[in-house]
Amino acid sequence: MTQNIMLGTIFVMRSYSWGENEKGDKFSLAIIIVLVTIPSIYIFLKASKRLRNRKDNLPPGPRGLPLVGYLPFLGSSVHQLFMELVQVYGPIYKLSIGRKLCVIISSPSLVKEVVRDQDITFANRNPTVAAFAFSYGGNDIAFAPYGPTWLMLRKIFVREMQSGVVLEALYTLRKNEVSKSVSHVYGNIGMPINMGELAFSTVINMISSMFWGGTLEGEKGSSVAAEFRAATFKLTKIFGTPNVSDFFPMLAWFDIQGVEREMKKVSQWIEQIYDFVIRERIKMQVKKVDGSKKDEPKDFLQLLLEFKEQDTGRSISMAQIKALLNDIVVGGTSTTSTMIEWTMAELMLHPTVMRRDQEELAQVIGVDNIVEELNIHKLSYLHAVVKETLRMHPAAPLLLPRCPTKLCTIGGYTIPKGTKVFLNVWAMHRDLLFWDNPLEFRPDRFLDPSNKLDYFGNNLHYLPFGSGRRSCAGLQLGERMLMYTLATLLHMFDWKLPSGTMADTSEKFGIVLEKSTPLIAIPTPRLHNLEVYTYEKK
Ligand code: HEM
Repeated sequence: MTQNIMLGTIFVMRSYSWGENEKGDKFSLAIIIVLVTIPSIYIFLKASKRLRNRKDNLPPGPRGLPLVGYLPFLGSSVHQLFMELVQVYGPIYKLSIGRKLCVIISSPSLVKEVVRDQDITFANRNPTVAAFAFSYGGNDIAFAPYGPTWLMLRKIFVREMQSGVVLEALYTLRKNEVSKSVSHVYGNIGMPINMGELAFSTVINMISSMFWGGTLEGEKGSSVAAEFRAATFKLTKIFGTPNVSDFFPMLAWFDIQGVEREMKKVSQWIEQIYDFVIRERIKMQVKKVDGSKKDEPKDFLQLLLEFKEQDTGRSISMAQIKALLNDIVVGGTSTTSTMIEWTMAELMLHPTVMRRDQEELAQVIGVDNIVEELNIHKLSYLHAVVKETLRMHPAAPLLLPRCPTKLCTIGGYTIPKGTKVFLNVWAMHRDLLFWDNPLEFRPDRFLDPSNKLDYFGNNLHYLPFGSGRRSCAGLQLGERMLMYTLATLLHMFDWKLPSGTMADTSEKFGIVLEKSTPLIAIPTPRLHNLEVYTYEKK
């Protein structure tokens, strides 16, 4: 390298002297200087970077192109590519995406170093531009930096909003929304139904109903719910759009794709809905003081507003309330609804598994009863089916990236501060070391009593909800909504594919791993008592 620079310098000096002798040739001299100096500087920087890498002992990894790194080679199935690279570089490797250094970890023992041994160092995120905008600048749980404020918000979210008592109290609201979906399906008997759309609207309706309960009723309630559904659909789409500003932070200011602008616009739209509902809620509370409204369970909005007024060191701001509501919308809607669609797709492909599920439902629930959430825990086969679906199609195949707050070491390699660290759950869920025939859909593997795999992230080769301090904060609610909706759809209807079509399981990579083609299925009623198909407000 030094040799290169010296040669370059001599060449430049010689060219300069020619320039002195040949009058008026300053222009070509400048060109020669540029031609020699730029490659020399480039070679020097490259070589010193390689030297630094060797000294810093960064993990191995594929070389990318100057400036853009590995970005042009990512393709559309990033999770599959990341698994293929494990075969070449091993369970920990690095690559640059644009200007971002990323490290991909694909073995439970290395994951342990991240989520257990150095959990606090890795308990930070590196929010994307869109995430920063919708979370009111990281005022939420998913993107707030690790610290006392994040801890307080997470405790409120997990312990106060998703305690067994609160979720029980809000069950009627979830039940009403699932019954409305059943009624809708019943109204379309024999017709093709887009299962992803059905799942999305059921879940977002459950969520908005738990947000503000009976604050808005009748026509006003339905029109605000429809607007909220449209706005959250847009929010989740923008959130999942790959954004050049995230890979080239120096370009963020230009917002080339307009993602930040769009996200701010839709966040304002949602904020207006929140403000409207909060005003209605305050009016309602005034009425309640007059004794004119009966007592209702506290919905999420009420619980959060009470924390706002608290004087106990747990007081939260209005921005934090709205950011938490956004977390539920973004974190809870497409994850849960996509998992409903994936499970139904696997069941359509495996009719014997679907039959066994329905037999279990008939036995546990009864052929003329509707599913109640409190009976869900008795459905051990359906639990196994959902666990297997989450193994094969984890909603977040690389979890949400972590970001170390200081230079640290994983597997003996140096991980610089600020690196984006991906935990490659998709690859671990297919690792032959831990799973027999990992590419086969076999729910029975989760029935084996010796196989105590749960959702809490204790078994580091099975992490559909993540692990450690930053594991899914909505697990309690997510699991309830997923199981209850699925159990109801399977118990109340038989499903078949439109003739001439086949269910497939090709995946579309994104912030949530979706099906690449929508699942379309045709329902017929299963229960004898047809009255249970008509929605009645509970
Ligand atoms: C089947 C449904 C769901 C799945 C599969 C799922 C999965 C995940 C995963 C994999 C993570 C990242 C964990 C990590 O980095 O270790 C996560 C984070 C998160 N999830 Fe979920 N989730 C689901 C439902 C929900 C629901 C219903 C909510 C809200 C009520 C929610 C709220 C969150 C939040 C706030 C975080 C960020 C936690 C933090 O950074 O501290 N999720 N989820």
